[in-house]
Amino acid sequence: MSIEITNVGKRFGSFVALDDVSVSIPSGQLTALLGPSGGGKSTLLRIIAGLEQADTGRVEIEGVDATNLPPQKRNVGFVFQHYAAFKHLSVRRNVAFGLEIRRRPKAEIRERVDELLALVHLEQFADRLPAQLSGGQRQRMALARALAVEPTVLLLDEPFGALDAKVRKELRDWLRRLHDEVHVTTVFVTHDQEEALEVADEIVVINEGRIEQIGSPDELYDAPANDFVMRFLGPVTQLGERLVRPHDLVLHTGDAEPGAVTGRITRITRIGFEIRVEVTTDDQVVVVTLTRTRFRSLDLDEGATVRVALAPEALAATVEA
Ligand SMILES: Nc1ncnc2c1ncn2[C@@H]1O[C@H](COP(=O)(O)OP(=O)(O)OP(=O)(O)O)[C@@H](O)[C@H]1O
Repeated sequence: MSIEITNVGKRFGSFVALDDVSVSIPSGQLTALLGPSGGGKSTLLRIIAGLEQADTGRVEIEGVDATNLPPQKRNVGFVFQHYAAFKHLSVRRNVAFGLEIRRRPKAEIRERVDELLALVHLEQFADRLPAQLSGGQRQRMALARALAVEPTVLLLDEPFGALDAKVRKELRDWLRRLHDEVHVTTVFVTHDQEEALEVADEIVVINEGRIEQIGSPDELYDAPANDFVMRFLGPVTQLGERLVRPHDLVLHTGDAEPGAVTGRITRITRIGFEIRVEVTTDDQVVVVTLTRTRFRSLDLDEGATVRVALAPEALAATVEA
């Protein structure tokens, strides 16, 4: 394990930001800290970085007790949402900064910086000033700068949070590919479940200062530990006493099998490639999503009586409502 967090607690006044948090972050992986705003993700990341001191508990990085080490002794690199570059220095000098203050030989610095600029695809921007870069390019520069000193751990706090949706998506793919090349242990904070599901090897779901679940994207999605995780990771609807995913429900007009409920279609909405069907039963409104092809083959209109059942393979992906 690369980072061991054991029984970490943190209060701000009487407010409990982290409540007895323990988590092991594996080496060489991309781990997402995912959760709603105010849940404690950034506080945990800052405690790993040494920018914030835990009130209780222990932080170990690569086998070394880092609990009381200052940030510069932890060998971590970080990137924040609003990255503070040196405005008067070129992209090249910004990336070189950490190496220059470590007084590394000039030739070595040049070689390393060229390598890093290639890695983040900014070779042709080496001599520009940060203000002459786009937001996405600036965040890539920030990553190159953080990687320059070969950190044991790379910490990213909503690194793409301030960018528009399209650039965000591009950078997310790029981060995944970059990580596959460099394999540095990376922890990144996000409140965007899609980002975490797409990019991370492992996700730590944090809410109200506590860990709700730790697992791979598939584990979290296919077997959520509780209704919080289930709701946070994607759309849900209620069928009888269980919370289920709308796309895990099956609609048909045949005989009612055990476990199926009967209702009337009260609304049909097309959302992109999906059809969203609301079925009103005696005591619930159940939402079912299905593909357009499947929907057409059923030939249904509002008012029709249908059965709704859970696809048998989706049982683990439900929780008690
Ligand atoms: N220095 C501080 N002083 C007082 N309260 C703080 C401080 N830092 C954080 N908090 C509080 O601790 C809680 C957790 O904050 P934190 O930034 O860790 O949450 P988060 O999950 O990262 O959310 P966000 O995505 O909004 O940053 C919040 O309620 C926040 O207001």
